[in-house]
Amino acid sequence: MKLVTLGPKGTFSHQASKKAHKNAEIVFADSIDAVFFRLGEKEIQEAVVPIQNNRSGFVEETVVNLMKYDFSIRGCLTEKITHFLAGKGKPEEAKSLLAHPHAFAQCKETLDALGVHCKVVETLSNGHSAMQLKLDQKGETIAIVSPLAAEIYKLPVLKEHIEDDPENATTFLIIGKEVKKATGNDCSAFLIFSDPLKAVENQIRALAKEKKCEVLKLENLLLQEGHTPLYFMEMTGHIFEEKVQEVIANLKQKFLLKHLGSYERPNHT
Ligand SMILES: O=C(O)C(=O)C[C@]1(C(=O)O)C=C[C@@H](O)C=C1
Repeated sequence: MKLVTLGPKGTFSHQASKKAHKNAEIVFADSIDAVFFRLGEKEIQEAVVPIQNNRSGFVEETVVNLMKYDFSIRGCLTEKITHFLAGKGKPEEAKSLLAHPHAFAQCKETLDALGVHCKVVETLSNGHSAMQLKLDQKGETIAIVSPLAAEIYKLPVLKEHIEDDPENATTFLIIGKEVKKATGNDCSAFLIFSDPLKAVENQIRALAKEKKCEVLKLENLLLQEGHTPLYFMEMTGHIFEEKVQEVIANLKQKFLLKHLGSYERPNHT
């Protein structure tokens, strides 16, 4: 089986992919957009993408692509995320910092305390940050990298565990082309297009409860300008179950929604 994820080698997505499918052949794409695009290829069966970090929030690129494509979420896994600061010399004397925007948001306070106030150069992934640091000849650049990337690219580590929150964790989605079979302990995910309003949330919860479904997650997403405001919802039950179909029918009378997949309920919910 062939799986596509965010590359190059050494990203957290790479790490999560190895956990998701021990024996899969992993291929790498340069961006999350490219991961979704490549999942359209016949010989690739699944993709692994980050969806949400407990500190830096939803990964917008993933949500926008879930909206755009008709793929199906087949599972999810949550990984503890720890970041390393790599490079040569003193962190406070560096001229630039290579960082993925989510990684930067997760380490901001620690970097501040370390005296790192230089220019931030945004990269497409932690793997890209590691690779670009490897090419730096002058030794004036530092980078936030994953422990796996530090090992693969043999980078000098200036400081380990620079994430602000020791409980830092990211949830990754396993995405495929067809709806997964029911296991008997499933949940279903949806995007519900609506303004973020308490009344809307109460309405969604009430419609689910009416059919004995439990809302596991209901979070509004503030995407960049130009996008309709929306909710990410996770609810107990599989799309093939009648009660779920009934909730969907009732929700559809009030909202525009998109079913994203039905999969085994994660342990933490
Ligand atoms: O850059 C990586 O290593 C990724 O897999 C991406 C990503 C993300 O987009 O959230 C994954 C986990 C961490 O939260 C930081 C970065």
